[in-house]
Amino acid sequence: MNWDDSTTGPDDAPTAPGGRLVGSFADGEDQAVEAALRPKSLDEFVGQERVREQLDLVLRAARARGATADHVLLSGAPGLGKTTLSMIIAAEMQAPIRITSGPAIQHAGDLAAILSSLQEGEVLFLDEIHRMSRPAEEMLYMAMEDFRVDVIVGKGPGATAIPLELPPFTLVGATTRAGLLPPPLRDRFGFTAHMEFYDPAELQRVVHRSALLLDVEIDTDGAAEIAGRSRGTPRIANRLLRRVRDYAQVKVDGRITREVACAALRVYEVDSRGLDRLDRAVLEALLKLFAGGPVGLSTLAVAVGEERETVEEVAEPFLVREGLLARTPRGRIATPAAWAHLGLVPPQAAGGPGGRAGQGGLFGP
Ligand SMILES: Nc1ncnc2c1ncn2[C@@H]1O[C@H](COP(=O)(O)OP(=O)(O)OP(=O)(O)O)[C@@H](O)[C@H]1O
Ligand SMILES: [Mg+2]
Repeated sequence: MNWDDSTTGPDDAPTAPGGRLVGSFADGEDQAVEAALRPKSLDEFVGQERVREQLDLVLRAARARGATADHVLLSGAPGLGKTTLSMIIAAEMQAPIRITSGPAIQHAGDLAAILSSLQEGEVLFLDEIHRMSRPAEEMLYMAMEDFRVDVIVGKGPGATAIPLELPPFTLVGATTRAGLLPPPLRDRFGFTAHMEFYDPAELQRVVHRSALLLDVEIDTDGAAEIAGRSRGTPRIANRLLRRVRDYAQVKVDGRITREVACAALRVYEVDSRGLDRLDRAVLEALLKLFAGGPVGLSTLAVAVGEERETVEEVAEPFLVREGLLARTPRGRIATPAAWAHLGLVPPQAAGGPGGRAGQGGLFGP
């Protein structure tokens, strides 16, 4: 492939930062299909063995006691299954679920209204719990611990607190930033599940499962290829599957094999490790223009024609996680794996900056 083309594509290319094919946040299309693809029970939920086993015990024990399950905190990166798991918790407890989110609760009164309308045993799912306002958070402490809230009536010196008993309920909180939760809130959860990125074998099962639900024919190698490019994230696996399905329907007979998956993902510029155009542009600049670094973030951002924040928050986290780039006090540096991935030879080895090594099969066969 022509390397220069890969860094100067049109801004509306499918991998532009706004609607990145390998972005982990849900876009509009994801939201529409995710409901259909969500596992409905713990048995159907792929991977996360430890979390599943622990949660199974918590829920079984509560059921055996005829009690409401303890509050559960789910933490983990976007797209790993927190919302899915909250719905499974409700289903396993045969309880209704109420869904809201931290940013939706502006005032303590909003939370009081929700809490006071809960039924006994109901699951209250509070997404992005780290983004709740302080007063609401304090009300939640009491509600979680004592199943009680103080509703403030009136203003100024005449204001009075009227205690309100709540039925027992299960709070399921979800956060992508567990570190941002105040310890008093974290401590009030009876069980905390930390969700890890999925390994390729697990993602392959996710792909097969989704293909079945979407009525797409796919073989083992095709599923493995998509899984390997999904950055450890089921949401991305499902999204890549849909794009590969489009390709398979238009270009071949609809059946997804490894060859079809590779050809499709080449079109979408998602390479064999799941890097997209932006990720590779950052790596390429680092290797070719700065001989692998160290180079400052601002300089690197100018070199790829992106904002500092885009490079730092959109591209770098995955590159760091993959061991391709390191952030050091002196600047960004590329690891040997980065040179290998782009099929380039480090200057010392090549006797000059960024020599080209043999064939780098970046997008697979
Ligand atoms: N363990 C799993 N097995 C099968 N599919 C999964 C699994 N985890 C997640 N998914 C699928 O991935 C998609 C995203 O999952 P979900 O919405 O639960 O993620 P999330 O952690 O809530 O993300 P966010 O932080 O953005 O809210 C869903 O379509 C779901 O079906
Ligand atoms: Mg969610």
